[in-house]
Amino acid sequence: MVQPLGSQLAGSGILNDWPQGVVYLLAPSYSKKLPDVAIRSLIVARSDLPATEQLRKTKGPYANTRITRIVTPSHPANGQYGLFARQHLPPDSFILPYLGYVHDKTDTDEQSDYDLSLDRNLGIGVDASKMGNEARFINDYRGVSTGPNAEFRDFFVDIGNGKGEKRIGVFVLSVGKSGKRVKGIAKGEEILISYGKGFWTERQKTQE
Ligand SMILES: C[S@@+](CC[C@H](N)C(=O)[O-])C[C@H]1O[C@@H](n2cnc3c(N)ncnc32)[C@H](O)[C@@H]1O
Repeated sequence: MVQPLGSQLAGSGILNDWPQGVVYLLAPSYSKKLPDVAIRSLIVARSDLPATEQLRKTKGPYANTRITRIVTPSHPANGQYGLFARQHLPPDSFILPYLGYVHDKTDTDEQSDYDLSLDRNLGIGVDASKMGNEARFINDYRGVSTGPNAEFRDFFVDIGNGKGEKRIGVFVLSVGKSGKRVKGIAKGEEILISYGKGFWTERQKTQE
């Protein structure tokens, strides 16, 4: 039997600590329930995109990052995992895509802490709770640092045949007006984003 990619790579130095039972993805996994209108909004002809829109090629596993178990008692996610930079990541640079199960509102796991919105109008989300890539381990900056050093941005992947596929990407924050983020993310630093206040208020509600 062929082992899933996550198990093959776990312990290989590439994807150490990949959890058993979570499928490692190299491309998004589309729900069979996604209507055509949703697929058409995600997979588009190059000619229908603005000329300024860059089509990227991506290739996992992402050797620029490292999944690491957190063993710092003061870290609010101590005992869980986080994603760290394996090399210097310059401001504004693309780090990796956020991959997972692409679904709509009819097929949502309300309990998931790994579900990101890809298209609000069509209610499309990307849920990395059961399948995903390294990006599912990115923690929120709250309680860890004074602010995030990365953010989610939509981008398009070149899938051939003159087509682009809309995905969520993780990018290093830009330098900013004050220039304070000029260094980007240093080698060994934890990659941190803002989940938004909504994530934590929702979480509080479900815990009450
Ligand atoms: C998308 S996962 C991040 C990866 C997670 N640490 C893991 O090992 O799978 C989101 C979960 O990580 C934890 N988490 C992330 N950022 C946190 C923070 N700043 N404070 C407390 N918990 C955090 C929470 O349990 C949250 O539900």
